[in-house]
Amino acid sequence: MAVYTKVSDTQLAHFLSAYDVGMPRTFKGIAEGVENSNFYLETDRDRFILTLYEKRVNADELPFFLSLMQYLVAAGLPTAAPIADRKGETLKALNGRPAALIQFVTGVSKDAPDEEDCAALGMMLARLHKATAGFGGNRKNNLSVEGWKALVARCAGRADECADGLDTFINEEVAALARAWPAGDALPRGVIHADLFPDNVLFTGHEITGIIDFYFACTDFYAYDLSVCLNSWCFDARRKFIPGHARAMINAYEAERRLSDVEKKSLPLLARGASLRFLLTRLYDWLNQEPNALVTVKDPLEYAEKSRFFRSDELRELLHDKNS
Ligand SMILES: Nc1ncnc2c1ncn2[C@@H]1O[C@H](COP(=O)(O)OP(=O)(O)OP(=O)(O)O)[C@@H](O)[C@H]1O
Ligand SMILES: N[C@@H](CCO)C(=O)O
Repeated sequence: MAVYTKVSDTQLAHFLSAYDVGMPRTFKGIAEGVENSNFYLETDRDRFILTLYEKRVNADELPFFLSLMQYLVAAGLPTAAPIADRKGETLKALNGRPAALIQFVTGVSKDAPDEEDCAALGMMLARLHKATAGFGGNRKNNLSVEGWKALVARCAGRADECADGLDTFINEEVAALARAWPAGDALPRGVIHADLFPDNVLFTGHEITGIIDFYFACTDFYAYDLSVCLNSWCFDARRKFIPGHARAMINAYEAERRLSDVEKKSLPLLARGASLRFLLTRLYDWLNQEPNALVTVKDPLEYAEKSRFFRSDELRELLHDKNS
């Protein structure tokens, strides 16, 4: 459960007094997520998520995330809208943390998405990329090559505490990817979600009813966003790649936004980069666990395995077969 900062009834009542959202009926910490503190709030009028932003979110960047969410709602995407208080403000503070009240979206995330879900996701991702093209904001991806190097430095050679040989693996991977990573103008780019894992997509049946958690959104390659999804949607519980999921996702993406040959060729490398990003953030969290937080730390080694997979030719062959 991700609750790093607790909120008392008195603090909640004071916070809500700035809004026109009714009286609280139910208020409880949410049993998922690792990044921010999230609470489910039900009032006599509606349902909301109260988010208190924690360690990895830079408060200066919150206006970018919240305005992006507002923009996407207005563009007709099923994203959660930030709620404004009586003064029209969406970004507030609570218990020493930046905080926002977000519209609750219905639906459930899938623990084990199937091909149809992957296809729905692929299409939604392409729609998202087309929609953000009209959004004026920009944000550097601070979890790309430079960010990986900074995370490696902050883990200070302790990766082998997690698994023997992991330190060497990570250092070699960062060096290899830093050499091969495409230049900024080499591939089509724009504002991407950058963390579109199954737990950030809510479904009713096979229909996507909500995309949440835009707090890593940034300006980067569209194909990198797709490669984050290949990492997080296209492996089974035993971490075995499921080609049918990847095919369904890429085909549906392409039905909405065609990938260029250069984008397709870059996917295996970008997917390795995405594996490394999640390996490193998970490793950092694994090495720096907060004893008082209610949080389930995620396994860094899942992404070391995926990274090894993306070094193989399997995805390249799948993309080649798709084209022939
Ligand atoms: N707007 C929303 N509507 C409905 N449920 C939501 C909403 N926002 C968050 N949730 C629920 O809260 C959980 C945690 O939210 P979120 O994924 O934003 O947390 P996080 O700590 O940023 O997680 P992550 O580890 O994915 O980065 C979600 O899995 C979902 O169940
Ligand atoms: N989705 C990420 C958490 C956000 O960094 C993970 O599963 O590691």
